[in-house]
Amino acid sequence: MTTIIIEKLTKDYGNQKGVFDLSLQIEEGEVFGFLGPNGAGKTTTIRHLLGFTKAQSGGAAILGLDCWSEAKKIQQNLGYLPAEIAFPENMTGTQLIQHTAKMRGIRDTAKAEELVDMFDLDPSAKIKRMSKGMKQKVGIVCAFMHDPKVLILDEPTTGLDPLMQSVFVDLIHQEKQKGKSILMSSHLFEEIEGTCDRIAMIKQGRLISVMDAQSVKKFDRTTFKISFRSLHDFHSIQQEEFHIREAYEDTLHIVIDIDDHQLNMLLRALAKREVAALREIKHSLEDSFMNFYKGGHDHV
Ligand SMILES: Nc1ncnc2c1ncn2[C@@H]1O[C@H](COP(=O)(O)OP(=O)(O)OP(=O)(O)O)[C@@H](O)[C@H]1O
Repeated sequence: MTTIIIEKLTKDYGNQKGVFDLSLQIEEGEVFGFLGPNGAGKTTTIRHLLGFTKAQSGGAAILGLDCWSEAKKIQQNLGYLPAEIAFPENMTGTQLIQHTAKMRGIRDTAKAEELVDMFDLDPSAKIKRMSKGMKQKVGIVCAFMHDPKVLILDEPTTGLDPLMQSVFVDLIHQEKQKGKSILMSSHLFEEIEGTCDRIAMIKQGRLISVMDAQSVKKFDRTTFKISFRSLHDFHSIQQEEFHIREAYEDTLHIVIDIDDHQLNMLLRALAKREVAALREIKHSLEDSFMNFYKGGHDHV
């Protein structure tokens, strides 16, 4: 079942800013990554989904309800984690969690308690005394505590340390298993890499590509840093048919990009030479995405 539908959504702020003719569909049980540089239009799109902003043309629906005219009805099945959380600073975390539960009409706070434990959060402190990461954890508890069918998360791991980022990834996997639909905006590829089924890339308010996360990885090239023992080997490898990205004569090392089918060719070429060191350089998802995209594999 399709849970989120964005159809030709347009909001023009002038000067090429806003969102233009954007269409997307997100399914039940799907984690969908929404990537793009600063100012690309991610938050603008999210504000439409939440019913905070009215589209100039086109629109969006969640669980069959119109995001603008039926925003209130959507609320009970929607969890939202804003990019910048504006909490009432004088409350403690506990008071805010209780207040949110009351507003949402939740009596059973078991899920909230489970999340507090999971993120090792001490919510008893005043919010104004909390670090960015602690506030983020409170935000996560408030977004997930009513067990909504749809989750919209804007830059969800901001301020979380690496351990908590991995707890967050576990939480996303659990929620996905339960059939939740999750839209996650980010400009951090790492945040998206471990969690998403599909990834959309947005730039200057326009959707440039939607791809299966697996295929982004599959089209990855491998980059190696290889050091040689002799100047002769260092020069002769550069006569072979590889894409040498960088070569440093002082340290006798090269950085080389290898397509999967060239791997054996590389090994044969190296076997003829004295290799001092060989190391794989990991690609970011951004590199892979851009490589794939530049290659003309447009999946919109
Ligand atoms: N109410 C508004 N009036 C005028 N321009 C706006 C308004 N809201 C957003 N913009 C502009 O629209 C563009 C898209 O902004 P948006 O916040 O959606 O980007 P984003 O992809 O979320 O970026 P970031 O990663 O920095 O959060 C930006 O150039 C922003 O300045």
